[in-house]
Amino acid sequence: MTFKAAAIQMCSSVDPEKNAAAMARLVREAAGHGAIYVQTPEMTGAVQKDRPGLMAVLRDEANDIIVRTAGDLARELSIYLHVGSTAIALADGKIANRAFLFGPDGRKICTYDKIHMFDVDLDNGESWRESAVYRPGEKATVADLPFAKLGFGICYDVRFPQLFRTEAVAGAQILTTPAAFTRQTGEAHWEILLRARAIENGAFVISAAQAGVHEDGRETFGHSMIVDPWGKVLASAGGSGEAIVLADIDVAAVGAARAKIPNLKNARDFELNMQPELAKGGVTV
Ligand SMILES: O=C([O-])CC(=O)C(=O)O
Repeated sequence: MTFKAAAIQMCSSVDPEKNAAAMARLVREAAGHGAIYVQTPEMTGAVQKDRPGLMAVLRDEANDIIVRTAGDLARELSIYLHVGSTAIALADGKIANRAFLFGPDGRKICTYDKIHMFDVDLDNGESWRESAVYRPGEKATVADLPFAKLGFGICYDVRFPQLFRTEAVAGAQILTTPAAFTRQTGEAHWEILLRARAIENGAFVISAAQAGVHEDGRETFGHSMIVDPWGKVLASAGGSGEAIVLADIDVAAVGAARAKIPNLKNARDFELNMQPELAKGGVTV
């Protein structure tokens, strides 16, 4: 089965209404190119590092404009629309960094909450404490769609290979890591991480990214990308501003890659929980 996939690159503002309109324009364009699966970046709804600012525009799932617009678009265009993430107000006063997948009937198929919180101090002075803002997700998710099985991740999750291995073992043929990577870490690691997740799991990786200088002052790396199961970059965007990245996904390439390098089959799962033996020795020279 071959289908066309699109990753939408955005430079989201702090205003969810504006971002919903930009998303709709880009998703329509991607569907016009024949894409039946379209992915948007992490934080499609608002790139906003100021917590009070984010709280002011936050809605619960039922009232969120990105969620509503995405469901309507999926139905109107008869596509699978994956909102890479948007911030959702939870009943307990916390926030989820949540991805949504809608089917061609406009119905929500599943959600996924970002599991790994980006609590990092970079040497350019950027300091991130996502755990102070978001409630981390606790479950890996795989969607069983008519054309492929899709595994979920969001941004920083891409640095935790065991999440994607769990999803690949559960049958995922396409791994997804919509992102808002920092420019500094993106320059050093982005492409390598995406290609590594593809190669070690024999799976496609599709990553829609935020790109450019945002209204809140943040700078994101962009380079939305689609990688095949052999680690080849099929399509990639630049580092700034909106773009649509398209590729034909031949799902049979997953079986072909896994037949050549059967690392899912050859894995020894006990190693995940193994306590390494500590061998001390040597002399100081
Ligand atoms: O923003 C994030 O979640 C992740 C990020 O930039 C990185 O891992 O370098």
